[in-house]
Amino acid sequence: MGGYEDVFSASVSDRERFWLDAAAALDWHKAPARALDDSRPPFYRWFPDGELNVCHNALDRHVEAGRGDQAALVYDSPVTGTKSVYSYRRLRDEVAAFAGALRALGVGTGDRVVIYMPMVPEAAVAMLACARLGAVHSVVFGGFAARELAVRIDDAEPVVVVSASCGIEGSRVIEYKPLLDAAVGMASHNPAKNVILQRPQAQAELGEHDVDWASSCAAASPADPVPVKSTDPLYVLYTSGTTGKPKGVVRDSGGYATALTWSMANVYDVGPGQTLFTASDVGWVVGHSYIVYAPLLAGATSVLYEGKPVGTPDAGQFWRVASEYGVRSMFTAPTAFRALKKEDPEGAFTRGYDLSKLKYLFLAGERLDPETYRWASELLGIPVIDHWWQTETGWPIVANPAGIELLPLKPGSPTKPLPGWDIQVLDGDGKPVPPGTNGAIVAKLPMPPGALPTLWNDDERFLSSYMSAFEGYYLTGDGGYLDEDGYLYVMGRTDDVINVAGHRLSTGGMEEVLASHPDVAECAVIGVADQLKGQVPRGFVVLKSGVDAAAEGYTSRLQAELVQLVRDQVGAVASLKDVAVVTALPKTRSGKILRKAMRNIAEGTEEPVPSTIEDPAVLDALRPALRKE
Ligand SMILES: CCC(=O)SCCNC(=O)CCNC(=O)[C@H](O)C(C)(C)COP(=O)(O)OP(=O)(O)OC[C@H]1O[C@@H](n2cnc3c(N)ncnc32)[C@H](O)[C@@H]1OP(=O)(O)O
Repeated sequence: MGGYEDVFSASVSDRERFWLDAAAALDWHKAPARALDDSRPPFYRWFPDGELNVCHNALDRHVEAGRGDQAALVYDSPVTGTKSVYSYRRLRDEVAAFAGALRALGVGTGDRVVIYMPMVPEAAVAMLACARLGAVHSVVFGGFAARELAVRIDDAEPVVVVSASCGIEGSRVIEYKPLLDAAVGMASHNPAKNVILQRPQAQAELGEHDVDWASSCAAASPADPVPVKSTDPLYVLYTSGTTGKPKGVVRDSGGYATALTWSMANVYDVGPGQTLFTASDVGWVVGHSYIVYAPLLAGATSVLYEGKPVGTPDAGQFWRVASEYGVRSMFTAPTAFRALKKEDPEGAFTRGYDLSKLKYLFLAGERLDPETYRWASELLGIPVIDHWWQTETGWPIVANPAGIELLPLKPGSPTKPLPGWDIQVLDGDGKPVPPGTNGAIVAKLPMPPGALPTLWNDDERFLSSYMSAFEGYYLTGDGGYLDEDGYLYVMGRTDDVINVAGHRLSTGGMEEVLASHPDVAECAVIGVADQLKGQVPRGFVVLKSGVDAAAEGYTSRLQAELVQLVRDQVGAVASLKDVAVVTALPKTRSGKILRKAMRNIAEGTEEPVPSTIEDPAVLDALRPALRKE
């Protein structure tokens, strides 16, 4: 194999061959003869005649190859004081047992299972058990509130929901069962059963629709892997769009397994028997891909960490984990490193830990600011690799391909497009812009294996959200530029999606919640730069006429109610802490709220106000509130 340029050229000159070769790393029940079905653009399908089982490839294949005793998953939980190693054999057996339990509850191929779990190994077991049966899992991040879970239950229509009695957030025990019960109460769809993992920190009371995880596994006969079509869905993962209704990103089976396996060797440089530590959450795509599926498909060891970078109990936990398990590559979000930098600016907590096996730090999920990049590089003395991808793509789009060759690093850039990705920057008319010029970042179709084939039950929204802005291109929703050397710089979203501590959130969704308050006439939520979380939301509300805003204590009471409403309905991760009561919102003559102009003022980067503004005086009046003067 040559360097990056050679590998990239091979992926362009003979795409079929390139991806069929990559697919050959997997066990296929029926090997694919074709790579790409492009007969119905933009609905592309990978390995259309192939059949496989992803769980078999992640577990049984390695046991059969003689690596049953090797560590597959290491669970490390400083918040519960628990550590546990799952060998490939143990993990396969536990997955087979839980798959049997799901089957006994009526889950079959193609059925959906919603998984609402904290960071425990059983979350990965549940995902892999679904894959074993050919069922489609939909993991919902534990930090989302009941209403968000209900929306996802209604869209995915699961046969079963798998949950736990509680999660642990620092020193707080968060009971999940009341949230699940509330969500099921709100949803129109009724799952037949809930399987509940009882954790010692809080026991859940089980009702007539609830089944205990341990007893259902004990009673089940193990299930074997069921071959499915490569194009069959492995999972649906909801992600925030510009409205309150999340988008159900569909992930196929064979294309995803192929892309992940390729990325482990060529991007993350982790092979069989080596260890990847991804500090994220199974509720996000980073967790799906690089805590669960990719390391296991590669026969590597994955660390599943239940804790935070700081405070559980200290800023040394990442280094402890890296040294204890001989981690080769570590992957987390920049916000985690900003938290470390704030807590331990001198990196004193690294002392005493043997980090000699740690070769790379990978960061993604939000923009990596050059300051954090420099701090991490100097602290660790290893390549710090910023890379860029999305829930929709499933694996990196732009990265420094450490497993092929390390390209020169440029702070602020995630480096170059990976094989399979034709990344371009277009102006509003769909024309490529010159190097150094900002525009919409798009991927020329077809995208490589692993990228979303559509949205769950919503081909129309797939087309309107991603495929209609520029025909023949996938609209990433991110803006930025390419430099003269072909390095990409991602500057931020071009829509109303914000990124708070690596959590992708919809300002539209928060606006819907604020607008539901009886005193609110209209509102806007904008994302504003934040030193720790990257961005935080700020809300601005206009009251209905007749509301006595001058009444004593009214404003602070309303603000507290609105903050709590978003916390209750979206979740604590929304981190909306700041709501201002204002007299009017700036709008265009056609009535569109000028959120970008508001954000510019709040961030102190004054730019010309659009000439379409209806009344510039409204924006002027808002300035003190935006600048918090
Ligand atoms: C490339 C494709 C992608 O982008 S996939 C997405 C990748 N993103 C990530 O991996 C997320 C990275 N971020 C993190 O892991 C966390 O933000 C880190 C850095 C660990 C900091 O955590 P924390 O201190 O809790 O701050 P936060 O902003 O995440 O949380 C805000 C409030 O929400 C809460 N929360 C968080 N997670 C949960 C959960 N699972 N269950 C219940 N609550 C949760 C936090 O406790 C916090 O609450 P509070 O406001 O302090 O009361």
